Amino acid sequence: QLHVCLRELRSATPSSGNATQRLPGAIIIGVRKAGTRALLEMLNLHPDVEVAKAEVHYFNLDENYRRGLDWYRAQMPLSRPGQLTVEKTPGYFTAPLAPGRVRRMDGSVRLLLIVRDPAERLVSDYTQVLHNRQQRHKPYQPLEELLLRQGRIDPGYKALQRSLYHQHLGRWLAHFPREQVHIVDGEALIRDPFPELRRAERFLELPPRISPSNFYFNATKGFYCLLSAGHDKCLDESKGRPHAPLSAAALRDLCRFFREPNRRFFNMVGRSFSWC
Ligand SMILES: Nc1ncnc2c1ncn2[C@@H]1O[C@H](COP(=O)(O)OS(=O)(=O)O)[C@@H](OP(=O)(O)O)[C@H]1O
Repeated sequence: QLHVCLRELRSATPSSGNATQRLPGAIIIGVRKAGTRALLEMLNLHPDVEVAKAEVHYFNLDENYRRGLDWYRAQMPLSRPGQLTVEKTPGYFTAPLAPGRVRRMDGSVRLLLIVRDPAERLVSDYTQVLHNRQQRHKPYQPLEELLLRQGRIDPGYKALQRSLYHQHLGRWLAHFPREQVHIVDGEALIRDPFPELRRAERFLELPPRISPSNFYFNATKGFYCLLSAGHDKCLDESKGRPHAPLSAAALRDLCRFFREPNRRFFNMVGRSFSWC
């Protein structure tokens, strides 16, 4: 008996007390630049939630996926029985193999998808790439050069592809029922986070523990920041950067381009958003 117990102890994942690392019960699958970090940090205010601090990139990167589920579990935070583990990797949303891989791990896992005006998201995406290239002293092209080809929107532009929400969500819905995917309105999360968090708690079947007093508007930052147990936390300066400029004409073309993809996305989710 003792021998068996010791063996079990040794083979267990790292634990402290009855806390152990568990596979996620919920995953924020995207969308990149729509507020995935804010959503994760805000869910982490809940006492029954533990989050993986870093993006894990398990289901979207073959070199990680090959490492297997034990590796994935080892990236998770310690949690107590009854707590929900959550991870966020926005790269999952657009990765063709991710939905099938997630389902093979756990067909009942809950999926959270935060969305934002796809044109705004595209500009934010470009701004992030631009920033990274500038940091590494690499050359970069102005947004309009990437976005327009012979004066027309180039549908092949990567950041534009990532904004075609209906295409990506379609792949997830081939593997998961619609009720298992909760849509968070990224603009609403910025304007007034609490109601979105209350809806997310309900979807995750968590008792309501996050309250309006967990949020305060930081005028310097221009965003809501978090308050918990006397600690205050704002997201870092990579969130809420000034966006790269885009001419009014290009923005108008972009909005026109997204009209049909957006309509399809609204049909898919049974709800509409006031995007451009
Ligand atoms: N409370 C709060 N504080 C700061 N920023 C907030 C907040 N809520 C949402 N956001 C918006 O989050 C956007 C970044 O999205 P992500 O975290 O998904 O980006 S990433 O894909 O992980 O790089 C980021 O986009 P940009 O403004 O374009 O930088 C923010 O607008």
